Amino acid sequence: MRRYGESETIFKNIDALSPRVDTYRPTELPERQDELDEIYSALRPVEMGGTPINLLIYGEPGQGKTVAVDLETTALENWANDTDITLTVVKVECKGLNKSYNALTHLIKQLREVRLGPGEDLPMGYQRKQLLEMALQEMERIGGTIIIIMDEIDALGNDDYILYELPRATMTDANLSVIGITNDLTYTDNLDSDARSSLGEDAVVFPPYDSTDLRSILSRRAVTALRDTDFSCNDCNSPKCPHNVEESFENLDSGVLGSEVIPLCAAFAAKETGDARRALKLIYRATRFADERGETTVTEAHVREAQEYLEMKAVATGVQTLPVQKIISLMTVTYNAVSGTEPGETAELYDRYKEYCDAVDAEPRSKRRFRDFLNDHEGGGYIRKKTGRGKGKQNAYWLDVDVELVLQTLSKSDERLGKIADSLRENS
Ligand SMILES: Nc1ncnc2c1ncn2[C@@H]1O[C@H](COP(=O)(O)OP(=O)(O)OP(=O)(O)O)[C@@H](O)[C@H]1O
Repeated sequence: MRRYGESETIFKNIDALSPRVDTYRPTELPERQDELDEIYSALRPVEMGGTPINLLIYGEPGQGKTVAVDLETTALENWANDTDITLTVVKVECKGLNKSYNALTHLIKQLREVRLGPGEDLPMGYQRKQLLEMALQEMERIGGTIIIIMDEIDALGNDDYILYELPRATMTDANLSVIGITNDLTYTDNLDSDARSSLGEDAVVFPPYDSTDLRSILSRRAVTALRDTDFSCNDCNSPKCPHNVEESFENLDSGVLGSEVIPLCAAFAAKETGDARRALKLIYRATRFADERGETTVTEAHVREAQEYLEMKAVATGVQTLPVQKIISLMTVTYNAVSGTEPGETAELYDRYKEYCDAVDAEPRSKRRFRDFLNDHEGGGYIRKKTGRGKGKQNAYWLDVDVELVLQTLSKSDERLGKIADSLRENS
């Protein structure tokens, strides 16, 4: 029988392999030195008593954008704490906020909490312009230099009011700079041109990690996380090695990780967009599988098992608990995956949605509501979206999980929906 505290473990600091930014924050990002230097250059005016430069940061998911901004702003805050500079950094997570209005209410709440401590409510019942004025007043009260980090700004869609107004706001007692982060590379193309030029005063692009980058990232994290794992010099075996050992996969020496584990995790993650989060999820799950079974080495088999497990878990747990309307909307995107016609545009998907609703006697919801369903699926990680911006351009969606897994799970849903899933399966 298992008991807490009695098992042997291969971990010395399990959190160092966690993909969550709030569980573990790396202290260095050598693969992002150029991008860190660019962020530093935009923040540097603070050192001289000036206003930091507004910054737009973009790159695919899992490229270290959030952690890079966090590292640089924290370094600046530490320096400001040791000097006479008043510096405040506030972060607004735009995901789920959808509109400038909501982003402003969250910003005001946070600014008030800087002055008054935690527990402030979101302001309610004001117009957008009033909210902007309230936010600026709060900043004047705080004073000094204020940096507002707005993560995932693409979640605001076409409503760029806050991105237009904030970067150009002038105040008497405060210097303001906005850092916008997005993983939609086309986002700025359709921003109002004034918003684009004031927010993107400087722009930093995070190109996708390649598999060598991912191998180094995983190697460094493994050295911190696992026992009997370190970088060692290939040129000499001296414990007092005079060489400056590069922290690369080639120099990794681990009694815990099979030699194929890191390359395989990196290869799975590099296949799409070189997503470091995905690579970390894989190695974290694979090492936990080995450790929980009392095994002392992690192998390729654990990684393959982790890959299947993560996909299955994401799909099965999520899809099984979806309400009928959302299952039907997911089926429309699944159809395109089965028929090899991805991505599907909103209008085409909506027509199919109405057909499916008809087939299962469900009342079709409005196109707008249908779009909300698709956006929720994107939030849940089942599908991906390319936002169509500009006149007449539609959003396009495609499945982001294994189609066979979706079909298997959908087959087990309600009988009539299951029949549709089965017929899709026959055609896959
Ligand atoms: N160079 C790196 N070294 C070590 N860990 C890294 C590196 N780059 C990213 N990570 C890790 O990968 C995960 C994802 O990073 P982060 O959240 O910063 O990516 P992002 O580009 O902001 O992604 P998204 O756009 O999806 O929010 C985090 O756990 C982070 O610590």
